[in-house]
Amino acid sequence: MAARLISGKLTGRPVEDAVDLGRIEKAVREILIAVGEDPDRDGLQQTPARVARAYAELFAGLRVDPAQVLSTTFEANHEELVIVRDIDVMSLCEHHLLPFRGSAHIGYIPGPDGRITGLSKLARLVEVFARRPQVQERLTSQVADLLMSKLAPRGVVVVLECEHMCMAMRGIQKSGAKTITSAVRGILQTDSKSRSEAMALIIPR
Ligand SMILES: Nc1nc2c(ncn2[C@@H]2O[C@H](COP(=O)(O)OP(=O)(O)OP(=O)(O)O)[C@@H](O)[C@H]2O)c(=O)[nH]1
Ligand SMILES: [Zn+2]
Repeated sequence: MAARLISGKLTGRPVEDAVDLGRIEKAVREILIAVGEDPDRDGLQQTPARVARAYAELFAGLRVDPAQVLSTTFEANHEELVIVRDIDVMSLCEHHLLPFRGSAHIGYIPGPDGRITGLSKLARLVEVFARRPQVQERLTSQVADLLMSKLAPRGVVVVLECEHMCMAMRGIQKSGAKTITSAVRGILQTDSKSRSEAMALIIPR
């Protein structure tokens, strides 16, 4: 199947996509038949193709190198905490391919060189890892680990608060339950005073 052009909010520009749309279409048609639907009825005729395009977007992070997101850094001589709170997160759990959604909060203390990255890059990093089949724990630590390796800061903290549709729409059917995960690295892991200060700013309750 020829590669198709999918415009992504990930990079802000159209990206040539390698997703096998035709294969997804066939699979979705099979699912519709398996659940007892008629994939040829008027309202469903375009559904397999729509779902294929939607999956290409939802999993676009599989084809983006997250390290590239942090290729821009700035000299700032800032050696204190930088925190971006309430970054919208939407991902798909890898167990059920159902959405989980919530907020990411990211904080870091720049390294001795005082270099910082663009604030939007923190949100872009979340986006790259979220647009993959995920578990919330891995998404949280992947963001923290990449920041540590690419930005070489003194410390990093990443907190995610999400509601999982696989717990709300099916299974146990408990809507409103929030899962909170954190990944703490560097000085924010070893120094409890710095960590408490960061956490108080991240989750002010
Ligand atoms: N740790 C973790 N678990 C997740 C995440 N997303 C979904 N799950 C869980 O993955 C588990 C899969 O459990 P299984 O017993 O294999 O599947 P299941 O029979 O569909 O489980 P139920 O949801 O309990 O009905 C469930 O407990 C989900 O709540 C996540 O991001 N992190
Ligand atoms: Zn799930």
